[in-house]
Amino acid sequence: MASSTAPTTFSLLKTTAASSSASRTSASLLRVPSTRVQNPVPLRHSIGFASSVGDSVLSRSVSSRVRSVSGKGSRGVVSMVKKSVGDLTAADLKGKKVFVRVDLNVPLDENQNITDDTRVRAAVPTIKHLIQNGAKVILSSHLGRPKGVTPKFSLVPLVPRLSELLGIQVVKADDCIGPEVEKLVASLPEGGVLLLENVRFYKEEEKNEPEFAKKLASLADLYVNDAFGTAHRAHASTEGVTKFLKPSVAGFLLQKELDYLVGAVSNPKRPFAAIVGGSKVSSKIGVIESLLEKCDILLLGGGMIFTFYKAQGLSVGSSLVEEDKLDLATSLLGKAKAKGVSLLLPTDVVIADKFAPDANSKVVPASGIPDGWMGLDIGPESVKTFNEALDTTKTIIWNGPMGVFEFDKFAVGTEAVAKKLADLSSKGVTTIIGGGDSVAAVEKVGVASVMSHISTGGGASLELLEGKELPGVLALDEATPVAV
Ligand SMILES: Nc1ncnc2c1ncn2[C@@H]1O[C@H](COP(=O)(O)OP(=O)(O)O)[C@@H](O)[C@H]1O
Ligand SMILES: O=C(OP(=O)(O)O)[C@H](O)COP(=O)(O)O
Repeated sequence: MASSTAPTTFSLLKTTAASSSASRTSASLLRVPSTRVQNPVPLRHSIGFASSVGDSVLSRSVSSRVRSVSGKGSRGVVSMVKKSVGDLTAADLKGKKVFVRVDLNVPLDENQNITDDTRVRAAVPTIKHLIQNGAKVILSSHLGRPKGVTPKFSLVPLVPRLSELLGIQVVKADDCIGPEVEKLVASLPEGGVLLLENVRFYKEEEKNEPEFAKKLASLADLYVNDAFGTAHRAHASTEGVTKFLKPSVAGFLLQKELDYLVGAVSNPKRPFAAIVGGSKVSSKIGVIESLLEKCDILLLGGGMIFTFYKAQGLSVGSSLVEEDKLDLATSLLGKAKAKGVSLLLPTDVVIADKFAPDANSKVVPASGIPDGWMGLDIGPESVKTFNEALDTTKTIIWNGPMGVFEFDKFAVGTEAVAKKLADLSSKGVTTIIGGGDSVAAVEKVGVASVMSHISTGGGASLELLEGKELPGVLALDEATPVAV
């Protein structure tokens, strides 16, 4: 178990912790104390959707969305809100050919069976809305990263599940442009759905070639982008096509992702905690720096903590360390302190004598990692302390596992966080799972349905959390700007 006495190398953190007004958590925690709980939030992302995410984000009007972004601290910013498919009337849609970019990039097994249909299910609300309003729906997606036409990346395996979920027979095209596709589009009835073949079978897609985008656009009257997972790519079907199709609007899934990953994160119900884990600090620098601007409490776990430990002079054995990021780790600790964010590092870790599922393991304090051993999970005292910190919050965002959760022996910390978030979610805390491996962890524990939001995009959610703007979103029409 963890030692209750922090090592002398943590004297700075210990001292500040002792004088912290935020003394909710264990005194032994390695922390930068928080003095900020209800500070104004800088609104840095120009694309704003709702932050009051408890109610139906899909049905709110543009003005209410804009107003909700204008919470405390936004100082009269005119937020740019993207037009949504929900803003189109039945008259806008009836009989119209609608090009809908979805992300059906799902995992398939060796027999071409879908092993996780989350993205297919997530695409359904927009498609159903279009069907119910008498539109002719043309679906476009990529699958994998094919180089030219590659049968194993065909979208054929998607047809049965899509048809089942939509309750109608989806027609499949063998191509995504050309005369045969045009014939199929011409024969589509109102409320019919046509699935185009993998748009990445053309290299012009990823090159965002205007002529190719124009050909895709020529199939339809208007454009809906609901492919959140691919919104960070400026490709022909996600960005280029908007130059030839008006209106170009956001689908319900894209809108919901932005509501949570931008709206709820920029203007959270406080206290707001961010949990960041994963393998390396280098891949999460942008996320940590961006979240430090917004959160009250930052919990760190995963492989990156050993770089923080080493930066503080601790021995980390053979744990994962990025030697060239030691100064960065120290500067992030300093930034947290300067911003009044309570940054919590685990006080104990589960160590292993090798990187393997059957490794020998034991729990030691953060200051007690022997040579030849590596930290692969956070320890029980840290779980307890993290839980106590999370108990104080009203909004939580989580990105990255707390340990090597792929090995059962080292999945305990990650699963404990998943369970804690599920528990808090059921008590009204807004819980957002920001894509990547933390989604896999939440699904493994079987608590996915309880969370407020689980992102369908790994790379896209990471970029949003870093404060970047996504080309697939930027390209969409703006709703009428409202001064707030
Ligand atoms: N202590 C650790 N040592 C080595 N790898 C770790 C450790 N903790 C977590 N990881 C690994 O980090 C990986 C996930 O990291 P990353 O890709 O950055 O997160 P995400 O996919 O959530 O964005 C997982 O494969 C996990 O095994
Ligand atoms: O699966 C996807 O991204 P993700 O693995 O980051 O969640 C998207 O479909 C984007 O795919 P890409 O990374 O091949 O452009």
